[in-house]
Amino acid sequence: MSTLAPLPSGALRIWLVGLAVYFLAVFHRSSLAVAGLDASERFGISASQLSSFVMLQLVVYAGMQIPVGLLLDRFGARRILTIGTVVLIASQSAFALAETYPVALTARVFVGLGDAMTFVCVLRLVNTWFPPRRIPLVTQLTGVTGQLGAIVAAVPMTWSLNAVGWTPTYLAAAGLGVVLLVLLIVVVHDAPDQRRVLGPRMSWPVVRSSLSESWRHLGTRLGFWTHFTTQFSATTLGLLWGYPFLVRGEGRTSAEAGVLLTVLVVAVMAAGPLLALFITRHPWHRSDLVLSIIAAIVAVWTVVLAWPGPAPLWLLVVLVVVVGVGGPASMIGFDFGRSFNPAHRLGTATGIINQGGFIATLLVVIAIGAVLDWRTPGSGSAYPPEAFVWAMSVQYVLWTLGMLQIWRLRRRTRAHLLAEDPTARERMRDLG
Ligand SMILES: N[C@@H](Cc1c[nH]cn1)C(=O)NCC(=O)O
Repeated sequence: MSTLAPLPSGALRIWLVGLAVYFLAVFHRSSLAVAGLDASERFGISASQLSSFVMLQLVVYAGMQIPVGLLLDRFGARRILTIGTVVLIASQSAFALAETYPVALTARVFVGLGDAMTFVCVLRLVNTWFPPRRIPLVTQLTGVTGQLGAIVAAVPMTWSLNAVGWTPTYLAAAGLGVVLLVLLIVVVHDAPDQRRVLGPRMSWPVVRSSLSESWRHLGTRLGFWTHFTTQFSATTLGLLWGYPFLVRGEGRTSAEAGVLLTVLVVAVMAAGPLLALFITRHPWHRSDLVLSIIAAIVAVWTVVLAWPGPAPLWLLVVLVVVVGVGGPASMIGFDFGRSFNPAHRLGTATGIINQGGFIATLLVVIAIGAVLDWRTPGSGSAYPPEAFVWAMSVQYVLWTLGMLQIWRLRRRTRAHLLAEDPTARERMRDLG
């Protein structure tokens, strides 16, 4: 059995600062979830204008992943994380002071931009500062802590909005970033022996070759499709459609829907470390685990959607737990990227992979809305339960596409590894 390599001095400190910045980014990302009514009143906007805040933020986040990955490979995590934090502070302050819908919408675009710069940088710090055997666990703990940012946003934001109102609440949230910015500048170094690590200068040929080389790696594509297929069901429920589906589609009370969505988050957090343990011990079987988790998600959704009438509570609990496991399963995508890409291109690869789940979520969120409108008589939002069966079924299209791609790419990856080294399977097990 191999022993764990010691951590370079400062690794834990640097990770904790990066983690705090990512936590804050998710806090900002989710801070509107409990402020919907206040936002509607302040800007005089409708429900669909309100949801465009979420959509736009997602579009910017997903769209920025590749540019941010390229910038990360060029300028290093320390610089990009610092710029991301400054953008978050400035945009949340602008959001705090905004009095019209267009100004608020522009501010949220920049919140999405700052947010897009944090996660991939923290993963780069993890990959640089931690020995390979610890990376899966630290990566999962990073993802799980981010999810905590979403929950933690709810209580203080609700209290503060009621107690002191919109502008002081959002200004205080922006102020938290200033403390982290100072810590970031003082503590974070790109690598154990270097404060800053710079990659090759950016030019079109360099960018083109970095992107095409990254995409050519089977591990990047396997990572992209893993991220794409595993996380969208949980994110779609958590972000927008979980509550209406459980209340209108399954006839649950608001309180029951709230508890079920909390169980989903608990499942996300509990599963992360367990999945990390498995993939550290059995790296060859990472794709088996991914495919099994997707198959379980598809199976439980099928039982729920086929159930005559509303599904019983126990079945909905099983649904949110299994769907929740898909969140941390998406992090295995980054592990594929790390295993098969050289360090100097890891930022680009991570950016490509991280787009997957967010593109899938956007497609599903939009498609569910469209199908609900199509299957609902009249023009209101009194969606009947049958409309939800149709709407939630759009997920099968993405699951099928994703599973086929993962199946195909993992066969090619395994064949490639075994052709390079017939003992690859045993060697990986020993590394684990
Ligand atoms: N897959 C998510 C994170 C996650 C971890 N556990 C459950 N979800 C992800 O890709 N996050 C990126 C981000 O910026 O939050």
